Amino acid sequence: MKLRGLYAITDSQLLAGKFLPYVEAALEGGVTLLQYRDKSQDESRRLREAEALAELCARYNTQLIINDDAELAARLGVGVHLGQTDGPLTPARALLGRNAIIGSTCHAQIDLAEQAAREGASYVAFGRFFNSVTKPGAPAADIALLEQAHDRIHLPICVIGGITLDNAAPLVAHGASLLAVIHGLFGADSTQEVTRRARAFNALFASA
Ligand SMILES: Cc1ncc(COP(=O)(O)OP(=O)(O)O)c(N)n1
Ligand SMILES: Cc1nc(C(=O)O)sc1CCOP(=O)(O)O
Ligand SMILES: [Mg+2]
Repeated sequence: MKLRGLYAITDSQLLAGKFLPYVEAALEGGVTLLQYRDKSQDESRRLREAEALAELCARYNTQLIINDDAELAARLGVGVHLGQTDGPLTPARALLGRNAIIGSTCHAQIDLAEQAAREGASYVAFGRFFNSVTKPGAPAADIALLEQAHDRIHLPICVIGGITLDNAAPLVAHGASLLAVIHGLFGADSTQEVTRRARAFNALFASA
């Protein structure tokens, strides 16, 4: 499967009261990867929501990724995204199998991406590229990093952090394969606008 296009990430606060309609609206516009990101400790809600997303993704032929939680990903037979403090990649790969999509947060550090590649990551994520409403304190990355990454990392490159339709094009032009977006997609005031934004993010790849 080609990992290229829009990587939509859910946010439990932003999507409160409109979780499934907004996610479905994004899928309608085209989503390559959908990440379930819920930072709460409410295990039963997390399982319920992740199961609902797995069903929705199956209908739209979209790959589901669970943030932080390799055990939940294994339970659903889907992929996982792991940050630097979310546990090692090698056991996650052993747990999920060779075909699972496993992503790794690499901040602005190429050496972390090289290590992730050696340990079996499917893609590496760099960020944050712009000011992020969702995660303002994430370490900053800049576009020059993408050129180095392109030369040294032979995996799809995901970019994240404050990405919107107004600032995404240069990231794609500099080699980003996946645009990971929360607020720039789901911070819309209607489902129609979410679908329009998803389509517009995808169009950036068609013209690159
Ligand atoms: C695609 C993608 N990239 C980066 C992150 C951030 O992961 P992490 O550093 O573990 O932070 P949290 O998202 O867990 O707060 C991500 N989730 N997805
Ligand atoms: C979850 C996350 N990780 C980041 C990183 O840089 O690793 S930035 C970020 C937030 C992404 O949300 P938004 O698109 O609303 O800025
Ligand atoms: Mg994490």
